[in-house]
Amino acid sequence: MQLKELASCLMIAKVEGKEDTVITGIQTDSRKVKPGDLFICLPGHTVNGHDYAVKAVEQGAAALVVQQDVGIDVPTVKVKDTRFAMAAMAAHFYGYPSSKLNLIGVTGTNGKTTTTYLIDKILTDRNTRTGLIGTIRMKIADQMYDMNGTTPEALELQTRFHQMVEAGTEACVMEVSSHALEQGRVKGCDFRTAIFTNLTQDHLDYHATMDKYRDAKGLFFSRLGNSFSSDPSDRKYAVLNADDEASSVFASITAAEVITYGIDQAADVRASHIRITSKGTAFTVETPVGTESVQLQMLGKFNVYNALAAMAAGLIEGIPLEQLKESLESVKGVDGRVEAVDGGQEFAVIVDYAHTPDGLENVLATVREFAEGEVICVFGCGGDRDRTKRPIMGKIAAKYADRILVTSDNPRSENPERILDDIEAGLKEDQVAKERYELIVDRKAAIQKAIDMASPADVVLIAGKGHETYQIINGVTHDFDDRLVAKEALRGLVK
Ligand SMILES: CC(=O)N[C@H]1[C@@H](OP(=O)(O)OP(=O)(O)OC[C@H]2O[C@@H](n3ccc(=O)[nH]c3=O)[C@H](O)[C@@H]2O)O[C@H](CO)[C@@H](O)[C@@H]1O[C@H](C)C(=O)N[C@@H](C)C(=O)N[C@H](CCC(=O)O)C(=O)O
Ligand SMILES: Nc1ncnc2c1ncn2[C@@H]1O[C@H](COP(=O)(O)OP(=O)(O)OP(=O)(O)O)[C@@H](O)[C@H]1O
Ligand SMILES: N[C@H](CCC[C@H](N)C(=O)O)C(=O)O
Ligand SMILES: [Mg+2]
Repeated sequence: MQLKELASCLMIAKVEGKEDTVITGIQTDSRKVKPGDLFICLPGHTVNGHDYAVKAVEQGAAALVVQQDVGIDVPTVKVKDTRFAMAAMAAHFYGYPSSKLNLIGVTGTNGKTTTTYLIDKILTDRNTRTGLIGTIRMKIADQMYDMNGTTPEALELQTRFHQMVEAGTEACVMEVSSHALEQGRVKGCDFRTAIFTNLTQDHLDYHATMDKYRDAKGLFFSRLGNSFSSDPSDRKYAVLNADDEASSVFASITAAEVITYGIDQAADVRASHIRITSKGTAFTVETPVGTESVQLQMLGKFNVYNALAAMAAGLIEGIPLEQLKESLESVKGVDGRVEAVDGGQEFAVIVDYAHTPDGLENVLATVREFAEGEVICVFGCGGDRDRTKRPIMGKIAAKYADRILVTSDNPRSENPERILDDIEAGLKEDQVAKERYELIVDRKAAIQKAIDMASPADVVLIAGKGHETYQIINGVTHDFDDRLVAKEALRGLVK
């Protein structure tokens, strides 16, 4: 595509130099530039991409997109906002691939990964060819790719949508993080359905206040298109959790049709008669098209919410209620979410990805409900992330667990001991008896200790890292998988 054509997707874009320069690819990272690429200079949080323009040109960049002068003699498009230009140009370059997909997005503090998996299952069971983008992995035409985060940057998203369209994908289900919304990573994504799970404390290091965090999530609904089209496939839907107070704000700022789900408040898709056992979760659901009883294999009231959100998305697609029930009942669980580790021991070991106060509270409350013995909780908090959630998570652990082993999650660049101290501050504030908890920096040692202290009928909950197969300490990534470490610890026990 010629530079002039690429720049034409923006009203305010000044092309300097040869307009007919042929662009064969787009890049925002100088280290990845190939000859013929357009290099877009992004002002980052850490460094300024404009400082890498020379490097990009040395690597063969055919042209630049800038929002400040860089003084290099190559064809250049000057724009107001290179982040916006990146999203617009990437969508234009790849022929607006997201509008050729049925794009379903899920935002919210907790439950995004789980809900996207449930929707993907519902759609694939109906023989829809799906793509999936989220924390655990990305799926394009049955090929799996590792992820580095939850929601990719706009350029990568458009590239992936293009690959999906080429591979004959019909629908894409993706997680939409608040960071992605705030940074405009999903600008240029034509969502048909936008789903909200819940809003509770997390990421205050980035968003500063809960109001700003909610406003970032709100961008998903305010930017969603409207329901007013003679073509049903053009209509947009906002699926909101009636039990979360942020939903009324999102309902007021969207032009899409609102469909609600919930348990406590009146909702279009509403669950009642919830029964939780160690085998699963049963409930009755009332919907605009009928009532059904559902027996999930997944544990916890929070998974009823995820199932309801997925059902609402399925109803929008016109899928019959019995088929939704069948798909949801067949899901064994999602990797690292309330995942049981079985080494033949006489107590339960559960690995879960709860890394927020609300997530930890939900999973502990669930475990408490079916534990016949004591609940032993191993958990920590990530470094370079919201520090204020640490003491709160300490208090929650003490509220539900009998014994607590406070340990490291991913300390990243932070001092691991300091993170443990932050968690302990919450325990001290609540005057939790010293005999009930211990601080063990080494996560492997903490897991071993929890397993060694468990008696028959107890439950050991290892929270925070779920599916993760690594641990980042002092900026270095090491192999680490809670499930494998627990298995190893159990092997020593059950010889
Ligand atoms: C705070 C944040 O979101 N930062 C993201 C941001 O990084 P940044 O602004 O610091 O980028 P930068 O390093 O300053 O670089 C600026 C520009 O210079 C370029 N550059 C840089 C170096 C070089 O040699 N050459 C070069 O061209 C870079 O490619 C980039 O275009 O842009 C990067 C590229 O897109 C992201 O990888 C990075 O995510 C970081 C790694 C991150 O940790 N993000 C987390 C917080 C995040 O986004 N998490 C959410 C999930 C949250 C949830 O659980 O809900 C997610 O969606 O993943
Ligand atoms: N609907 C829910 N409400 C509250 N907690 C939930 C819900 N669903 C899952 N959880 C808890 O949160 C953890 C993470 O779930 P999941 O991975 O589905 O969320 P996520 O929103 O994708 O997280 P992330 O922001 O890291 O991508 C689970 O392990 C569970 O403990
Ligand atoms: N998407 C979340 C994941 C947190 C997972 C937890 N194990 C941690 O490292 O804090 C984040 O980046 O904040
Ligand atoms: Mg996720």
